[in-house]
Amino acid sequence: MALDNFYHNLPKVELHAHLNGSLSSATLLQLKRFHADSGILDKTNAFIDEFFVSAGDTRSLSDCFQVFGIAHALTSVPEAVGLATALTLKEFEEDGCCYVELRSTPRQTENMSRTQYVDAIIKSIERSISTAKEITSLAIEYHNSYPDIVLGLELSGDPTIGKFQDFVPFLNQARAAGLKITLHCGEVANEQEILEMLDFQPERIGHGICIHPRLGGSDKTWQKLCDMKIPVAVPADANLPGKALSDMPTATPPTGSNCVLI
Ligand SMILES: CNc1ncnc2c1ncn2[C@@H]1O[C@H](COP(=O)(O)O)[C@@H](O)[C@H]1O
Repeated sequence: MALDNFYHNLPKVELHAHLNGSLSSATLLQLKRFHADSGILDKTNAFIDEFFVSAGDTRSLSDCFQVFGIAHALTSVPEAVGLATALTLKEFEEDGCCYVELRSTPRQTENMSRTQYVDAIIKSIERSISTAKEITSLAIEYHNSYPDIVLGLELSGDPTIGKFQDFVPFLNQARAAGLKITLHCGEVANEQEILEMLDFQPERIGHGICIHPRLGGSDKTWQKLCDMKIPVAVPADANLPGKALSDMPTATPPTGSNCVLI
């Protein structure tokens, strides 16, 4: 177990990763969900288990090549290629890879040209940062023109994608221009990110569920929140992991100093 942690925490470089050969079962399932939601026909049913080649597997190299068809069927439109790229790079990062050489064969399909394929990968890598830059400029521009209407900037979105630190320069820029900052924080359990967000000292936190040790947080995250007295706004439909909203008053007891809004 200690050795597992050691290898996990060791900074690593990945020098030969094919995008379609690196899709995890979680990514394949997300791609299937994307196909279902978009109404795109997906013929890979029941074949996902075949994709994984592990120790003791007797399949030959040519058998293995056939199973790439499963991955390719799930990355046949630009949106799916972009999603596969984002999820795969996130997993490499979570595994402690600090440098990845991701390669992929620009593939043409009925619904995608080779240029669109390459574009989808590039945009997926660039997306969150260039969007954040554009939104920050808009918020500052409108705050300057309408200071009583545009009051602040909030960081939200899929809490399992991206890194808080990547957005800090934009949030600092907005703060320097006079905007208040609210952060979706602790929507999912992630101690390191919660501590980084608290260190940023946002004017308010949204969600804040997984800060308490009984709901996926730790004593450290909870104590820091209480010490810093940052107000927390918990939406009534917050996705409490396996909990009902009625558990909240006992799960996050008022400390006498923190302001909790539901
Ligand atoms: C087992 N070792 C290997 N030897 C040779 N080629 C391999 C490979 N593993 C993967 N590929 C190549 O990568 C493609 C899938 O990813 P991309 O569509 O490019 O992202 C496969 O179709 C094959 O051409």
